[in-house]
Amino acid sequence: MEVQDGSDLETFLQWAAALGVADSPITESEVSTCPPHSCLGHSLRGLAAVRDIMKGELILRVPKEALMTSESLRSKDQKLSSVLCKYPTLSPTQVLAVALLNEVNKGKMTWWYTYLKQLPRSYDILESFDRLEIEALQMDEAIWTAERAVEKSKMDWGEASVLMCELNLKPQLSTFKAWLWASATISSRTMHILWDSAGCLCPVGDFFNYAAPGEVPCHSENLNTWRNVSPLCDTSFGMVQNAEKSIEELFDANAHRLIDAGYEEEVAAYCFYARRNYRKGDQVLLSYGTYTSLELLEHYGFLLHENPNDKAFIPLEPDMYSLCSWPKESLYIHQDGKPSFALLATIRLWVTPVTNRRSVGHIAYSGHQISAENEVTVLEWIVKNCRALLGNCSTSLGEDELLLDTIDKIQDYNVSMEFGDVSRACNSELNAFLEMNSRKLCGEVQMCRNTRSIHRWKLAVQWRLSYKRILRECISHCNGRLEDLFSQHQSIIREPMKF
Ligand SMILES: C[S@@+](CC[C@H](N)C(=O)[O-])C[C@H]1O[C@@H](n2cnc3c(N)ncnc32)[C@H](O)[C@@H]1O
Repeated sequence: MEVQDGSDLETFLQWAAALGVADSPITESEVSTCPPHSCLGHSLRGLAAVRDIMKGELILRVPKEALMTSESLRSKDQKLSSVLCKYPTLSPTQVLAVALLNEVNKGKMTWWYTYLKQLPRSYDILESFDRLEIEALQMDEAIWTAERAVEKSKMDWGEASVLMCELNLKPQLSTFKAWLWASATISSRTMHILWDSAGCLCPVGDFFNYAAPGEVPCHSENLNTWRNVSPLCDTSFGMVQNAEKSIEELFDANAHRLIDAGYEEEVAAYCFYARRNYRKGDQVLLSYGTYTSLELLEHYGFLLHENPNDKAFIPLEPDMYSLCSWPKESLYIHQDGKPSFALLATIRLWVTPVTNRRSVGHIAYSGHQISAENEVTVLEWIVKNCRALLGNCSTSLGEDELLLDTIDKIQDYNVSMEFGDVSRACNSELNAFLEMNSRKLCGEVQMCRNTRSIHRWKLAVQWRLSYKRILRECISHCNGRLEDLFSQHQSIIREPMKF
């Protein structure tokens, strides 16, 4: 969490407590008669458990009045509301971005000031990457994703500009930089609500960091907590069933649902539940959904040390996509280097002579090897393509590892040092970055910009390194399988790769 100083955070937590945000299942009437000094302390302090917490326990409740939505902002601002009515084609996210900037424009006069003040000043999601940072991703797939994100953001901003002008926003709040801030705030901090696809900003609820679903056995429902995802639970069903129950009974019922978080109509609050047991002192984490590392970077601007849901996509022949009915997104290599079921099946069918495909289609679709010879061709094709992808990069895995060490040193000691041990390929990248961030200028603002850019560059290098590691794992997995096939089927002659 990025907060300016401790007193800002304290003020913010008091503000949230007065609104009924609470980490204990107390009722609204209790809150209004005796507002606590902070909304945390019963179950959480910061993001840590202050006591042992059981899976399914309610850990935070944020009442509807404390949620920032386009609707809540419009309803309290006549001018915003009437200007927005003139632009019905803007997307829900554009509307929320404009409403957010309009609120910031009010400075201390906005009711949300305490909340807005503690939001991060800048973000590292892909749409805020500059050219060099994007190029550092190296893989076409990632570069394309980042370029598309930047373009989309520029287009959204362009479309909303007239409206921001009508709202008389301060010049600095009408810039693309300000738009990026609003857009990234929405991308990385909003939570899913049924009545607005842009989601809501949820004070204190947005303090929880992410843990990937996958390690902990969980119900599929709890994968869908954050923005742009389907609802966590069928609230209408819950309403009928729970019409006569007290708040405490409802919270108890939720203990069995293994749900991270969701808006609950019955109690008119966003409720957060522990998805596993926590010991006192543990950081309490939420699952925002299932994301590859590129998606984490795109929507949230961070990477996990290990992401069990990561995937690598290798370029396929155009006719492979039309060969099977599997969607393109299912043709990938798992984080552990194993090709996905659909990828293997597709290549098995593709390497089969066209005249035989119909007769062996059912074997491929069932996920089985068609023949030892076919399997050898498939595995060799995958190895060749992974190698080609690695070979096309301007730096190797080892060079990226070394570069990351160097970036760490730059971050630790600033920029005035020698980089004798990085390779020539890395050196040109290094020089381009240092030049771009004009290392001679070290005013406070410039330093801040440098730090941010170097952090993004590091994220890009970390991302490409983890991608290359998946490809390396895949090569070694396929080579292992090839060895097995050659030893089991002596009749298959080991030939140089056909591709
Ligand atoms: C909803 S906020 C979570 C709380 C956050 N620490 C904050 O700024 O208050 C989401 C942001 O937190 C950061 N974040 C969340 N989970 C993380 C993790 N596991 N590792 C590193 N950063 C994480 C990312 O910057 C992400 O965009």
